[in-house]
Amino acid sequence: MRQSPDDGRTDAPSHAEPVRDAMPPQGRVSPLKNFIAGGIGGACLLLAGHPLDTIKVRLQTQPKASASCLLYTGTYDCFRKTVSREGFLGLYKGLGAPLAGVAPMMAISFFGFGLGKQLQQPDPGKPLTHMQIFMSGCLAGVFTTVIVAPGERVKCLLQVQAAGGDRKYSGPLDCVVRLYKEQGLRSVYRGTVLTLIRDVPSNGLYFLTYEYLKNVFTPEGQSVSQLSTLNILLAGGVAGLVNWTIALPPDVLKSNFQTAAEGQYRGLLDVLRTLLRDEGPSALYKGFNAVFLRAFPANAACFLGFEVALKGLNILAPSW
Ligand SMILES: CC(=O)O[C@H](CC(=O)[O-])C[N+](C)(C)C
Repeated sequence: MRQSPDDGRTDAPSHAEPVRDAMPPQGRVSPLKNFIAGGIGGACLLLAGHPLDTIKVRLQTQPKASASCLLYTGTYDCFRKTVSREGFLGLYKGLGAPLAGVAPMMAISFFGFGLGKQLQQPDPGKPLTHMQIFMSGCLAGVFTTVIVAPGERVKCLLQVQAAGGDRKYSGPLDCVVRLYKEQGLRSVYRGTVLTLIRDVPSNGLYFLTYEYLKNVFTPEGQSVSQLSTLNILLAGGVAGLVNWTIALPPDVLKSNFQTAAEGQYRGLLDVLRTLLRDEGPSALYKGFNAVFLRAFPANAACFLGFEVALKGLNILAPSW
């Protein structure tokens, strides 16, 4: 039987029948600890993943010309051209907005996930079902959209303008201020519905995969909190891959919608119709290589950062 990390209880408390479709209870983590450790995880995710995110957005939004005159022919070509024209730091363009956004985003995400679990588990000794874990992840996706939607709008605009050479915005702050001045808050939040479509179900699967694998990797008789670094990296990396498998099509729509000129699309369905008409269904998996090359290391780093930070917080402030 696996033991809960916080209090050494076993995973099948006397009052709860082991449920086949359930995770062992892991004890409660304070919301504040989830928030702080999540923020640290987010910083790790960003540092490991931003270069490939820049390539992804540039591939997803490059002008739709014929194949022979595409700016970038693929992931490696985009990487090579970006580094030769803009230096290695070109891959870190647009980092300002996510730096201010990803750490808080992951902080809110882990907080929302923890809250979702607590709301569905009045008794901490009772196991949560897979569906409940999934729903907790979905709740995290709803919470994070408040900052992810504007953050992605700014990040994508900056990443794309760097590729075009025509610099309209001098940085993230300038971008937000100009969007707001030109068309108000509605413009800053453009792409919110697509962000929800992308992030709610994918967050559910993200956290479910991570928790499920952590449990699978924990040897009988040991606590989930004793999981090796390698297993944490593996569970986090796979969670990232699963997340992007369903997040990528709405992400392509979102990136195009958020970087399009005002009035270019009549709505979300128009983005989908236009992409399918001009480029076929494979357009929905544009940037596939960059996304999947990034997903594993970035999310492995994120969950490792989270778990290490949580352990540190438990040592520094055991009573929180
Ligand atoms: C879609 C997305 O932003 O995924 C995040 C991780 C990543 O690869 O950037 C994490 N989360 C699923 C929590 C939003």
